[in-house]
Amino acid sequence: MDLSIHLLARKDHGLRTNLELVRPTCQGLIVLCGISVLGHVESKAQKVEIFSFLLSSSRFFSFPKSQSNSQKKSSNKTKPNTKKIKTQNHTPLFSSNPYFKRSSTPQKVQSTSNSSSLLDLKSRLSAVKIPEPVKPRAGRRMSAEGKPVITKKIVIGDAGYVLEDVPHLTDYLPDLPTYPNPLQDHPAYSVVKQYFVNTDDTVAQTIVVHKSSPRGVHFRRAGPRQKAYFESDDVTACIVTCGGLCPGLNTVIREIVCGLYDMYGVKTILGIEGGYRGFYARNTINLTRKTVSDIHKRGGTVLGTSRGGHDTTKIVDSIQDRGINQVYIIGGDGTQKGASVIFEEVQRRGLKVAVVGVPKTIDNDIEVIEKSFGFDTAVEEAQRAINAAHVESESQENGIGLVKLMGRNSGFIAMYATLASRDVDCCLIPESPFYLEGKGGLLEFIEKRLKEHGHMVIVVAEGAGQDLIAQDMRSMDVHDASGNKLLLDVGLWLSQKIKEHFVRKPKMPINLKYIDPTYMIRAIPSNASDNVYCTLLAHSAVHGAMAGYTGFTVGPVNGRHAYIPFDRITEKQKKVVITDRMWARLLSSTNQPSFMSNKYIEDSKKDNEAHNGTSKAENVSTDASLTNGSL
Ligand SMILES: Nc1ncnc2c1ncn2[C@@H]1O[C@H](COP(=O)(O)OP(=O)(O)OP(=O)(O)O)[C@@H](O)[C@H]1O
Ligand SMILES: O=P(O)(O)OC[C@H]1O[C@](O)(CO)[C@@H](O)[C@@H]1O
Ligand SMILES: [Mg+2]
Repeated sequence: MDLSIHLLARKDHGLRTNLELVRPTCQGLIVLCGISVLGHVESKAQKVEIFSFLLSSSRFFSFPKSQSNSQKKSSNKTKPNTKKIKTQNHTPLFSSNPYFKRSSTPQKVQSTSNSSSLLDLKSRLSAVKIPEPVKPRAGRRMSAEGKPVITKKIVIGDAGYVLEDVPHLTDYLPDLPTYPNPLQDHPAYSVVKQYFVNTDDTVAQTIVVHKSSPRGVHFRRAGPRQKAYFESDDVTACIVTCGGLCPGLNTVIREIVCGLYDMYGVKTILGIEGGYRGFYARNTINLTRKTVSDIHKRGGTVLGTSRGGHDTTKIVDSIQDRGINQVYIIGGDGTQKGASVIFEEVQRRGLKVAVVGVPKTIDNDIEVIEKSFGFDTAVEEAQRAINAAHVESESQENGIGLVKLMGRNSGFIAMYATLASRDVDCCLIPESPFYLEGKGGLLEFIEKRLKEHGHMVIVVAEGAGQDLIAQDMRSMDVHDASGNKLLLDVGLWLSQKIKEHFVRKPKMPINLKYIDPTYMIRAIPSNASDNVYCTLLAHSAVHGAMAGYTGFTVGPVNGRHAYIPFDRITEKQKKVVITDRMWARLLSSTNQPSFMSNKYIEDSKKDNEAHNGTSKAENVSTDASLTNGSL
């Protein structure tokens, strides 16, 4: 037979597979280009067609699984590029098959000219299970202007596999040209084996499973792709920081700038000053490698930040007017909600603009991601305050050191700082209600602990006990410019209550020192481990935008960076699960009572099970996050 077979696949977004029988080659030979693309073929019928074609042939040759052939063909919209295209080592469908060995040069692997080896091959191929095609369920609706608006992209696969995918520019701009990723020629990166992420790689949200567990929810793996949807010279990127401060903000800014510049040669990067309102109320500043070179050594954000001021129309007008086509938005849950509506508006207007969220919260209260930047730094810095409280309390009879830490709705900083320190006698967080008076109350516990040890340290998260304070003080419900409820100072209130209690016990005078290091902790630069984390986060964000993904937040899921749809990040806040093991560890380390009734604990367990979709009998934690204590 006088044929060559050429398989083309484009899997990134909407698979397009062509089976072409193209030019004649040597008599009796089949030149199989990029055998790994078989793994990209979704249609069972096409797979069977390809297999039959191979089996009916007499000889096999393995060619390098070079992108060059498939990319050149599949991307006929790709601008001509004279540069060498780097090979991507896709994991071949038949990686264990000796007939399809990897090789850097065209290489004859094995002749199957006799019938026994042909049969052998046949049996090998028939043993390969062809996966059932995945069924995409992209929620697509039309905008008022008749433009497609992607709502949710969910792909259901075998064995309960679910991919919660993120939007791509081609979802609403299908004819975009592509460009080879400049990283393939980068002296540092081009040597990395399998540097590009396989477009099909996904990251599992749940890693603790048992044999009958469904495979569960997955997110698209972050990282560089072979094809870029932006040409470096055409990129005008902008960066904005919103919400409260957090250690590491400057590191993320720096690494987005350096990542864009160093990896992709992007030179036009604008800083939006003062949060969302800076888009329409301020001039932009130019960010260069030089201007950001040592900002990671400083706390805060060089761009400034703010709460409130999110005006979607004005923001997107500004994006459009300034010719911005990549928007990097760094902020917490409120900021990500704002980024989501900016993305929707960008999409409604049909703009080629990638909208990328970078999650920031010192409180570590963002869902799905295992940890947010600045959290490690905050826990580390909190040790200084706890140490001071311990030294003060130890040096006086009935000394009490009270430390308030941040944590508006989630007590992660307080929990981790307490666990790290081991000097803390009691930790109070918003998720675990407590009461002061009477049997089993906080005041009774303080009295007991002072009698036993002569001193004690209490750590309280700022959001703890807010209901109690509100009842006590009949305070007004006041909100900040973003609509967040302004908290009452639990530290001052608790100090007052403890003092009042012991005034009624003249035989037991106390010495209470209240330390509020909250803003001192928030304003410091990030520590070494957060710096590395911020770098990876920024680079993942840049790779995602350059690859044309949009409308996503980037973050680590089970140790791998992933692109997560905005709605998964914003639908609810991450909380300490008080029925989880980490909180049990804390209770055992401080030896404090839980201050909760059994009924409350049972109700919390039920809520948690209903939320996670697991039953006690299954004993499987669906919470992937280490910070929630699933270890
Ligand atoms: N639902 C929303 N829709 C659009 N914009 C929002 C929304 N919620 C908040 N924002 C905007 O996001 C920005 C930051 O929000 P917010 O002040 O709540 O901080 P955050 O991002 O949650 O960070 P943190 O709470 O960790 O300090 C503000 O400019 C606010 O106007
Ligand atoms: O006083 P600000 O700047 O509004 O921020 C306070 C809040 O910000 C946070 O640090 C979250 O960013 C919370 O812990 C805290 O309640
Ligand atoms: Mg917030």
